[in-house]
Amino acid sequence: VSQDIDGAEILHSLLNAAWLQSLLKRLVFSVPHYTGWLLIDIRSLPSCSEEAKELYHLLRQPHLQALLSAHDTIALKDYEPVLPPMPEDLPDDEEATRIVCLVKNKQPLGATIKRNEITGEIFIARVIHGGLADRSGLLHAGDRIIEVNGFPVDGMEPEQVIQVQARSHGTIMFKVIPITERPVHNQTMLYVRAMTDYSPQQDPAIPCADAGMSFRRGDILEIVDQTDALWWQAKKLPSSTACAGLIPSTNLLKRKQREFWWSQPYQPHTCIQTWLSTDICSFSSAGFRRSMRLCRRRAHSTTQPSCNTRCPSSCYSALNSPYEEVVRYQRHSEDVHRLIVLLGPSGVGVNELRRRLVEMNPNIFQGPVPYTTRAPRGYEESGREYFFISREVFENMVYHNRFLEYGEHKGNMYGTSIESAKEVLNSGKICVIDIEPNALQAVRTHELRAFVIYVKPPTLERLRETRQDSYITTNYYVNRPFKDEDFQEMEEAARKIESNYWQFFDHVIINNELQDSCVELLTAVMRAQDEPQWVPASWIRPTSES
Ligand SMILES: Nc1ncnc2c1ncn2[C@@H]1O[C@H](COP(=O)(O)OP(=O)(O)OP(=O)(O)O)[C@@H](O)[C@H]1O
Repeated sequence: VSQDIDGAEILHSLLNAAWLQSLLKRLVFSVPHYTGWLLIDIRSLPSCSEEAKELYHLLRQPHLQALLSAHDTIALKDYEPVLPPMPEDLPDDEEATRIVCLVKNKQPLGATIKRNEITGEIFIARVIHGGLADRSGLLHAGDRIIEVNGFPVDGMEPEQVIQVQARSHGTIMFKVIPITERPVHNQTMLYVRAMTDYSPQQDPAIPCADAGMSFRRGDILEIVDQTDALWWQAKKLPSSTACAGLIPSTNLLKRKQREFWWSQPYQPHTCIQTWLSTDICSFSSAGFRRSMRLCRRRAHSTTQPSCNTRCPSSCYSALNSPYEEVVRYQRHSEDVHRLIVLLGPSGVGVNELRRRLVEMNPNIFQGPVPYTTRAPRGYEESGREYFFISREVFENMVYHNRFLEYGEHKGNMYGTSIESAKEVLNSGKICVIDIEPNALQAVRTHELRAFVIYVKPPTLERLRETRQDSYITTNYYVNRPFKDEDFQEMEEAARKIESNYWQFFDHVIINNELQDSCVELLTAVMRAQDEPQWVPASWIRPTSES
């Protein structure tokens, strides 16, 4: 399933299909002696096929027998409490009520309530996907609660209702008038990458902080319910819990980001049982590497064309939207490889790792040939070390947004073009480049499908230990030993990169021991090509907004 995307999706939608769910429910109640029935059925076939024999063999395995017997036991069990029979002489005008009895366990009930301020009636405001109330299938948003454990609740404050239910032991009984027209849930599967951090505990506007779900930039969220325009329900992937949590919808989060403070009046909801701020995301575009990376064979940019001139749609949407829609993508073997992008604070070892990867197998890994306006040296050949072009041609390329990055060094222009990267990819090799973080949006495109690896410095202590025999190149010195201030600068630059770009990283390597980092890099690069990854939906469906 982890390898076959189409298969997994088909299986997921099949298992979620309403007809199958209702069939299964009926099966549980109507065919309790499932095991015996199935086995007899197979054995009684006059001429068993090989498949039937194999199935028979599988079903006789002890673990399957145990599973089916557990199923039968549960299906046959009578659950407490036994409710009194419905009175036969119900008046015609009596509203249909439902008695819902739930067995309390350590889990929260997974519902919030609200009070109609005019009538004083108490309603279920929201049922949390996968929570106890939801799994019971008996309580729904909009149901009016009449009684809790026999106490009439009309006119009570929501907090008092909670106290009543909190006092109950073992089971909790609700008498409700079910909502007549339940909203139709035709949810489509939606996965997003969070572009900002969120903490419900610090959000005064959330209907119930305990029902909220915190997330960090870069987390992948499965949106399971978008019925409410303001508060969605989501699970963080990989999900270990069945119960979803409340998160602000795209529009709400955008508004929070714009206004910094959510100032909408809100209808207070109260959690039925104790469960579960918004850090405003900011984007700045600072260059974090040294002005010139002299140690690199090719010089680089510090100047970037502004993001919106370069990639109007993808960039804008990623920066403006607090969630980026993502899909699971697996490269087909005949497709070109994904571009491998390395970035990190200056001196951390980005260039070293890239160089070692290419050296490891130059038939598989290759860097793009950069462009320059400087004159070729005696041994240099155009198209090998650089493409040597005139300043006029270079500027024309800049004008037409053909560079991923470009910059000036000692009066000469240097740049890496999109075409150079594509050329490597089209030759069947894996193109590996390193970039400044502010060039990220230029590589996160449908055609390059960049897999971004962030090289993170280890702790100061580990930097001191591991870089004893290493050399740094600064604006003023080529290859001088590292000093403590270099490490501190590196840490500071790393903090800035992380606070602005963390959400775009597909993989993070802490560059501690160089050998380990090389192995980790190679593994990550091969995974990027061969295993399913979350990518922006706009790469796969170029017309969709991400
Ligand atoms: N894990 C490591 N342990 C020890 N030395 C390392 C490690 N990683 C890199 N180095 C060394 O640190 C020095 C700086 O590395 P490198 O030139 O790759 O930095 P960089 O990230 O490309 O920085 P810049 O952008 O400034 O060029 C080099 O001498 C390199 O060999």
